[in-house]
Amino acid sequence: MSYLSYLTPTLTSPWHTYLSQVDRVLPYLGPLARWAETLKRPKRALIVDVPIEMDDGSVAHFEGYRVQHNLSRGPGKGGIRFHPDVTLEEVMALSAWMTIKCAAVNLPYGGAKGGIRVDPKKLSEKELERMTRRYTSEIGIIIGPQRDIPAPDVNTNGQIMAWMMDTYSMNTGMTATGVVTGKPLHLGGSLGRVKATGRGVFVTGREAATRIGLPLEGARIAVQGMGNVGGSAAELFVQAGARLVAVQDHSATLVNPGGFDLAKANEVLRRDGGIANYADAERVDREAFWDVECDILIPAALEGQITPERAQRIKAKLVLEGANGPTLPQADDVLADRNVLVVPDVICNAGGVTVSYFEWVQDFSSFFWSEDEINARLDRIMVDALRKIWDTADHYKISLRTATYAVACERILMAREERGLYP
Ligand SMILES: NC(=O)C1=CN([C@@H]2O[C@H](COP(=O)(O)OP(=O)(O)OC[C@H]3O[C@@H](n4cnc5c(N)ncnc54)[C@H](O)[C@@H]3O)[C@@H](O)[C@H]2O)C=CC1
Ligand SMILES: O=C(O)CCC(=O)C(=O)O
Repeated sequence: MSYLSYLTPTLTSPWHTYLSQVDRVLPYLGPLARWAETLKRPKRALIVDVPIEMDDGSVAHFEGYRVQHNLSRGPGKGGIRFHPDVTLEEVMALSAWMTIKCAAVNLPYGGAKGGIRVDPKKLSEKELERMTRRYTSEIGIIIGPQRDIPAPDVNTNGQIMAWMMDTYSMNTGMTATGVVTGKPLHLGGSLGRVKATGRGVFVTGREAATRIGLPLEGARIAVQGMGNVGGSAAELFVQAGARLVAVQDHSATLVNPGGFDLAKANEVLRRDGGIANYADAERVDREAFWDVECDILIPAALEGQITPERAQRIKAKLVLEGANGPTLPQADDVLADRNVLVVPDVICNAGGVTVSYFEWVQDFSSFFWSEDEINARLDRIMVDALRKIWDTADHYKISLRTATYAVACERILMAREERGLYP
């Protein structure tokens, strides 16, 4: 495996995980495999310095990134993450997974991602706004409604998107609602976007469960990360009759085989920003999360969580990757050997970007759809995409992950070939 000179990825790093996933699909790409190198390097990576005045008058510098991995099929698309562990290498992997994901659901986008290395919980609201605005100005040279469209990811939300949209609009002298998605409703946001990623996890999970004969009624689910993605997915599974038996977030790991009361859990999450003070569950050691008796496991937090060792202990029959890159390649093999079905991130969590696409289309047409219409379209796109991926997996006898890459990479590399090598 060849690495770019500016990176030194380890075997467990997200970029290494992504490269391994690409290598696994190459035998199924036929002559298109000759373009594979284009998938193994980002088209463009911008590192920006984000200096801001703190509330006490001092100046702090933060490191920000925007990476456009591939633009063969359309403008870049992908979220913005604010987290103390963000690195260029992580953002590269996240942007590459966006390329695969957008193509897997056939959206007319390439892949991009951005982030700032910061703990936003340590900033005041005003500091957060100043940082977001300065970052937007710095990456403003490569983003735009037809160039690259950011959206929320870990620790970013509608308010951050509103500041980004406003800053970009001020800098360009026009109201550019289409420059970001995941905006508040009265700024050109879309109904259904907040819960769309979790809804996509639910829809793909429902389809996969049906295929393996696992009834959702009474199914025990364990969720890591009760934020935008994990929280919405848990809600839909509970509505479908499943029982939430374990939750892990940054603050605690809680288990209740009888099932969590979701309304009470959400109240604690809203109040504290973490699950730790939810009373009606046993607090266990963080590592014990991977031993919990459950039928469906939903990692919906960060990358690299399912290691080969943890994969040996997982009790679930079905793993739904709400997070990006939660499973290491060797852990994929362990799960496959143990007959645990994994619905991979690049299709499982594609509901968010799909409704982002709806938002972008609605912004351009200035005509907004009903929530029922959005949810129905989302359901259809996810079901159709998963069906094609499943057929591909059956045809080649490969995992759903490699099958998703096969479907997506064919589309990406066909576009690459048709556009030609020279601009
Ligand atoms: N927001 C979106 O639309 C999409 C998000 N994703 C992915 O889903 C994952 C979660 O994103 P969001 O829900 O948006 O973020 P969020 O910021 O809303 O929630 C993150 C959750 O992860 C938990 N968490 C953080 N560190 C943890 C740790 N060390 N152990 C256990 N839990 C931890 C937090 O407590 C929180 O509950 C990320 O991998 C993200 O890239 C994927 C597709 C779209
Ligand atoms: O909604 C979007 O545009 C991107 C969401 C995202 O960052 C992701 O799917 O990982």
